[in-house]
Amino acid sequence: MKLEARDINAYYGDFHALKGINVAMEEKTVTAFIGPSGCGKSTFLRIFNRMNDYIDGFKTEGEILLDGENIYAKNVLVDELRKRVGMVFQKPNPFPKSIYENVVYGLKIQGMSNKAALAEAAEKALHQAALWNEVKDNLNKSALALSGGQQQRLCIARALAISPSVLLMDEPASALDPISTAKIEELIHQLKEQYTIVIVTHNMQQAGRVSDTTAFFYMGELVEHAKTKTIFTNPKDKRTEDYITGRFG
Ligand SMILES: Nc1ncnc2c1ncn2[C@@H]1O[C@H](COP(=O)(O)OP(=O)(O)OP(=O)(O)O)[C@@H](O)[C@H]1O
Repeated sequence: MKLEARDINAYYGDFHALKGINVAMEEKTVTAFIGPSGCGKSTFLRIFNRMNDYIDGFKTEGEILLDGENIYAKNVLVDELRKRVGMVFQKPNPFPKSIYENVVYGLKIQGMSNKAALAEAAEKALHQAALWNEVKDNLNKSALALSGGQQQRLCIARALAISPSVLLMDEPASALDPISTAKIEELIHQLKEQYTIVIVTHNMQQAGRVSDTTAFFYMGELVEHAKTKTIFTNPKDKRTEDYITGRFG
């Protein structure tokens, strides 16, 4: 397995936000996290690159195995982990810099300074994020001048530039128009050939379109994780069925 959660419990202070979660994700698949607002999807997603470590009072118990190694082990360097597990957020958040500087940002922090190597890496990441053709003549333009959908693909390029093997996406299309959303979904299909992708989405049609497996969360529990088709056509748990048929949420 590429990613595995073993008996994960998580707390914001006294609040028990994730309850005994076990899940395994295969390499080069897309897993969607669905469930009503506040059920813990984003908290769980952020567990996979230790993004919650910054939150005061947050505590995690259990193990997350990435390629078989526990990312919460004492000797793990969080910066190294984040090179392997990239993240894209709900709202595009490019830096107020040029398109080019956004893409090479992480590589420069890592110490890469060779101009030709940086340019090559930027072009590759922009191709992978399906943005190259739209920006190749304007790489020095401000990233903030791009459309929302282009900004989100730029953020994907920025995440891919440092060559992660896992990409976490927290509602990556929810702030975008339908055409940009379709582009992101198409992109997820392509990226799956190389990356293991975990996506939080409120949009069940989107989960149906992009994911191989779907995990349904409810009040901090993982109720059910199965092939996406099974979750949507033949769920085992009444709570999953009620949610996907729109009875709540
Ligand atoms: N920084 C925080 N401090 C305290 N409680 C938090 C914090 N972040 C989230 N929570 C609580 O943890 C629970 C899970 O939140 P989380 O954001 O993971 O849910 P979600 O399923 O992603 O929701 P949504 O779909 O609305 O984004 C909620 O009850 C939320 O109020």
